[in-house]
Amino acid sequence: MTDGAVIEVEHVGVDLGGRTVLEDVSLRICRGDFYAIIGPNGGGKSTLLRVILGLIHPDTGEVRVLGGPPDEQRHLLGYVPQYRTFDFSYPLTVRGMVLSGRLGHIARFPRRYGEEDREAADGAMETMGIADLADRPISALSGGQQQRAIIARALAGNPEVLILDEPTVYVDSPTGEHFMDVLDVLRRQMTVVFVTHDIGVLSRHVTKVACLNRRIYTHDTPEITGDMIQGAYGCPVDLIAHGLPHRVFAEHGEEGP
Ligand SMILES: Nc1ncnc2c1ncn2[C@@H]1O[C@H](COP(=O)(O)OP(=O)(O)OP(=O)(O)O)[C@@H](O)[C@H]1O
Repeated sequence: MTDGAVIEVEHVGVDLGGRTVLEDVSLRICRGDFYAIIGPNGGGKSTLLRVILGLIHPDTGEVRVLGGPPDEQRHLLGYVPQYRTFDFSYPLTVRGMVLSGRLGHIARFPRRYGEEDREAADGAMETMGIADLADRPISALSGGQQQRAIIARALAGNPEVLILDEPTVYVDSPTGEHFMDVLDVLRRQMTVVFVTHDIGVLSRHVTKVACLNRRIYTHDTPEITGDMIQGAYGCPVDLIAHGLPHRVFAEHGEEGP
């Protein structure tokens, strides 16, 4: 493993249904990074996450997670899928949902939760500020609380890297901003990677940004430059800083500082 790298993606290509979804994608995520991958809908963001998780094997290129093959290292990754993939009408309490994040750590059958699992779930609910909701049905929570429960479920596995797919897509704007502050706290304890199609939710604390639309555009910096946007979106995009006035966004077509 290259020094400090937790995720290394090298020249990855993926074809799905006869279409090239990822082409020559290379990415290096280091320990402690708060890494945002942005890009338009259908640009391949979820596919790239699935490659990193070892759920899709690339047609070309190589991926290493903490120095090993992704499918052998998946237990070190906490994955927060898109909100829409969860069925919140399922009769489950918040504690039950968060505990299910421990299932990958229980090798014995039948799978039974032990003291360590319960402690990890309690700690994760505490971190996400939902400990007082532990016995409530997940269907009774607000959208923002449900989103926190999904993240607590991933945290219950004590991951080294937390990977989130569109974490703010179903929360309203103020909740979304607060939500990025929550991620900012988490990233002091672990590497955080998230994908979004919404440039407006980017936290000023993000350490690196990449733009993905089949190909990836990155300068390994937190700045989004005009050529990254041009490459990923293929058209001029309003780069005004969406409530982040101190972030320097280059003019379209110009390099960042
Ligand atoms: N299993 C599959 N078979 C065929 N095509 C697929 C498959 N999975 C994804 N695709 C296609 O690959 C492209 C990239 O999809 P992906 O979900 O990775 O994009 P995305 O950037 O995450 O988009 P969104 O923000 O809409 O979730 C899309 O055109 C999608 O239709």
